[in-house]
Amino acid sequence: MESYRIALAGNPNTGKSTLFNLLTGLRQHTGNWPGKTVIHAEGEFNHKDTDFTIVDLPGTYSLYSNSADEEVARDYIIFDKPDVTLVVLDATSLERNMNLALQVMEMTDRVIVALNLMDEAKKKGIEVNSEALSKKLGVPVVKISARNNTGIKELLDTVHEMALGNVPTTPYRMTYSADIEAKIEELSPKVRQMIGDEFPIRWISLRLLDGDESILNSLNDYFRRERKKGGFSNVSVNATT
Ligand SMILES: Nc1nc2c(ncn2[C@@H]2O[C@H](COP(=O)(O)OP(=O)(O)OP(=O)(O)O)[C@@H](O)[C@H]2O)c(=O)[nH]1
Ligand SMILES: [Mg+2]
Repeated sequence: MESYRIALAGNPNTGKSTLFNLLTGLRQHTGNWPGKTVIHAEGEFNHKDTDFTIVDLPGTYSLYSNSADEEVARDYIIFDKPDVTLVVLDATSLERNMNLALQVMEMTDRVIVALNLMDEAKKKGIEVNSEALSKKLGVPVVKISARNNTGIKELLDTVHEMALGNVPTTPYRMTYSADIEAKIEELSPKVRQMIGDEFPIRWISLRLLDGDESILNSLNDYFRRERKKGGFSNVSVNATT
């Protein structure tokens, strides 16, 4: 059987690679993402007799198109559609970290939030009500310390259940100002008509409204690849670059 695919996303320095190393040990390989000078790290692990492939995405503060790192992380979530995206947050600076979590939740509903560095948070007297946070965000939230190997079993149990499709989520979706919402509503059907329903239409519409041309390029690359494979007939999106 093919293994389930997990992506690790998060701000820089939140412990993604520490978690990645803990889970995969020596079962990992690194290289570059195709066409980019961004490190690609992928590894394997097994939990409950189930195989998982996990990708350690570059740490980013957002998933717009400010850097090759952001493009890589964004494109993996949108086009490779991992079974679960694990957003690793630094529990000692949740407010700053939340921005990325909210962005990922606009792109996919298969999200689990891992609150990492809980040991450090405890030392600093920071308490986090993960149940309340989970309710608010509409996705599972699990407290961990990757460095101390705590909370990892519960995290993997949750990953496993979500990969099997047993964890329904209702990711918190940002509401924008009335005029932006009206524009999204106007644009979304057109975007859907062009690229189909398998992508996060609302999120892509927002990016287009923001003038993000890099997402157009990535869509074109995707459809070009699919055409070569014989999957699509003739979809193309016009990028001006
Ligand atoms: N106290 C504590 N430190 C941790 C924990 N997890 C990771 N760290 C430390 O945090 C630092 C950053 O960890 P990394 O795993 O490199 O973080 P990263 O998210 O991969 O960073 P980028 O690759 O830059 O995005 C390292 O010094 C880790 O040892 C934890 O649970 N508790
Ligand atoms: Mg790292």
